[in-house]
Amino acid sequence: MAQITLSNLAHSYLAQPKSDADYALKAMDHVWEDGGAYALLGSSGCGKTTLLNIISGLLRPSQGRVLFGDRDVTEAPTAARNIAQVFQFPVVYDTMTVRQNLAFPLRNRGMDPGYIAGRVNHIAAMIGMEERLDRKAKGLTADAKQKISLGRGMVREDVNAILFDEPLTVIDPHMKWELRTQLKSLHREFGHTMIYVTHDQTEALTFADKVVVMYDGRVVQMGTPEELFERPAHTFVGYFIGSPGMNLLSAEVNGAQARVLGGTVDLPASYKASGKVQIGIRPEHVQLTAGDGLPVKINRVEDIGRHRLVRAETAGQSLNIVLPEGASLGPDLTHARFTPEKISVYADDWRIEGVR
Ligand SMILES: Nc1ncnc2c1ncn2[C@@H]1O[C@H](COP(=O)(O)OP(=O)(O)OP(=O)(O)O)[C@@H](O)[C@H]1O
Repeated sequence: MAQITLSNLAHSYLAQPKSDADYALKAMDHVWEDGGAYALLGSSGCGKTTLLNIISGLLRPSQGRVLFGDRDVTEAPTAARNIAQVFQFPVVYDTMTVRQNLAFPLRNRGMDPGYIAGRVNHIAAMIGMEERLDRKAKGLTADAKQKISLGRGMVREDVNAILFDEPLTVIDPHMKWELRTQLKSLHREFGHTMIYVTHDQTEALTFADKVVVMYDGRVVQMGTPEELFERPAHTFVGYFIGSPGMNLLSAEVNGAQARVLGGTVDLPASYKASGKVQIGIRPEHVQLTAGDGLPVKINRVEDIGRHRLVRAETAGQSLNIVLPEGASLGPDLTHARFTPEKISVYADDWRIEGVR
């Protein structure tokens, strides 16, 4: 197992990239710590698969180095990297049985047959395939085949890292939850470095200790789920994490006050900010009041599980508000107040710190 370091790494699919826009991955330095369980989260096309393929060696980066521990593997082929990779769609040998498929990576490395048998049984139990070990993979459903792919990805104990690229797309919802839990326990048991690509935030937040959020070819934040929720470093993280995401209002900031279209908002600190500024507040940290704060127009109310979500607007800018459990919604609630210490200020989309 190893720490994975990406140093000044960038990638363009074009032979002669000219501007930033030509890069699927913009220059980045990033460290994946040994034994970490990471989710790599971002919307379609932001560069997740490109990054994973560079780590596994399927793709040579157009710039920068990839290190496993102290070893520079940038030029090393996939086979020399000791990485297991599980893709979105099943990769299994149809003519082999489930057992042979699972055993394949171990047999390939000449492991002891007794060890292989035990290990295959252990993994088969994790993916719920014990009963079907002697069936040929041919004829199994896509869902079952993908479980075999997952099992094969997890069968080796000696890999540097396991990379998962949206591995549960074809798995039915109940089994998804179960497999995620299994992956988590496998991580606890063996401590492999795991990177799990997804664009589903629930999947990311339940699997990972650290979530890495990518946007437009860049890593914009790495943090615990709580850090991403409480202190999004970039407006994209605020918008992408949370359901619904953070409210963002265009503002002019002057010291410890922000002027927005509907009025003024008290900030948790003094800010020196200019240019395009936004204030961000989670729907969970907005309270409806009878006159305190910004005037709001309520458009509709939705049930979201235990809570209700108020879809409102203030001076034409949309504002979502989560009603606390049991709270009632009367006609006197005409304004919205933001909890000051929960407000983030963004200049050109990046969170800035104020001075207390
Ligand atoms: N083989 C390729 N040739 C040219 N452009 C590519 C190639 N693969 C990906 N791209 C482009 O690189 C960018 C990043 O793609 P990538 O597949 O890494 O994103 P992603 O975040 O994994 O997206 P998704 O969630 O849809 O899989 C996209 O603009 C994509 O169109």
